[in-house]
Amino acid sequence: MTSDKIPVIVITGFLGSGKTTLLNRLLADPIETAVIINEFGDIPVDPALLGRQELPLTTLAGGCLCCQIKGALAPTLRNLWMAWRQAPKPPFRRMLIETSGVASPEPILDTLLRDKWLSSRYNLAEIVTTLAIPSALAQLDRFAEAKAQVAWADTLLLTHADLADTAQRTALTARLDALAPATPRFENLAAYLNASKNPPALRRLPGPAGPPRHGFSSLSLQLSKPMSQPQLLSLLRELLTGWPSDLLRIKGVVRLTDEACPMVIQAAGRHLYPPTALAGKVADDVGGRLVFIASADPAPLAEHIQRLFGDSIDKNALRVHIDSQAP
Ligand SMILES: Nc1nc2c(ncn2[C@@H]2O[C@H](COP(=O)(O)OP(=O)(O)OP(=O)(O)O)[C@@H](O)[C@H]2O)c(=O)[nH]1
Repeated sequence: MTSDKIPVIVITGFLGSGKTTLLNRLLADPIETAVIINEFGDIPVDPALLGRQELPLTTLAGGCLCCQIKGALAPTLRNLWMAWRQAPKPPFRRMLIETSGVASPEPILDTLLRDKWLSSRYNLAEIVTTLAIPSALAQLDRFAEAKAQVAWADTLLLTHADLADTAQRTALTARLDALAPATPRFENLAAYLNASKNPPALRRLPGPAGPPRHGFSSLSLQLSKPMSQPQLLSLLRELLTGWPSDLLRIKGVVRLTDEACPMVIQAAGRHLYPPTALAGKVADDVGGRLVFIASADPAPLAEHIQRLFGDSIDKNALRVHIDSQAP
């Protein structure tokens, strides 16, 4: 059975730290790969951002793999393995799991390592944690999940070096030296991809801790009609300014009146990225969709969003998801 085991790479890291970017880069390798993407928001966005679409892809949305939808991981892995066994030509030789940005990885390890059926068929090869240099230190100070992602990592991948200054680099290095002194660290994606890595031989089983306690919420919406780019960006900037520490992430795929292609919207760590075209793809909803992830009670944020967007929001598709284990 050992030679049949499918290697699993878990990609974790805080909101907006570069997990999907890494996933896309790994998918550029000519290795047949199955992908499981976990999104905290109710309306998934990441699958639309994948450069490769013709792969076994499962999206588990509306919570974290470490708590609300932990139970979904084992059956998903089982079903994929059965399909793999029954296919005339195995459709994949590697499994990549992207966790949500607010997930603690240990319950995922627990599923992969303790479930006898799964652990005899899948080999947990690596947990790679992405950390955006400009925002990682504040996230490590504030969120237990960010610390857990570092603590369980086999590899730390630093990202957003181009947006970081020397002070941010030095402070993060000192923090990681204290938190995870022995964990290999890569300064950028290219260095990570170039490194020849051996999967860790020995792996500790997580302790029997209960599900993690989060305090996150998400708000997912569909736009009922396309907006103009300046109009949308101005609304998003107003939200980022109005909620400087509670609004952790915005992402989405939207239709804009002044663009022919659907456009990808990204904001993380208060930074709003310029929208990028999702060339060759057709948005499956009229105006597109946006997901907001916050660390606070989402009601005032939802009210603010509704007020700002007015009738551009499809009210029937507005979903607020509050972490049920919030303290
Ligand atoms: N400038 C810069 N932008 C980056 C870098 N890595 C990723 N990004 C951008 O940062 C934004 C967030 O990246 P993602 O890969 O979607 O982050 P993520 O961790 O998957 O986000 P969530 O799934 O929402 O937690 C996107 O706009 C990326 O293009 C980097 O090294 N430098």
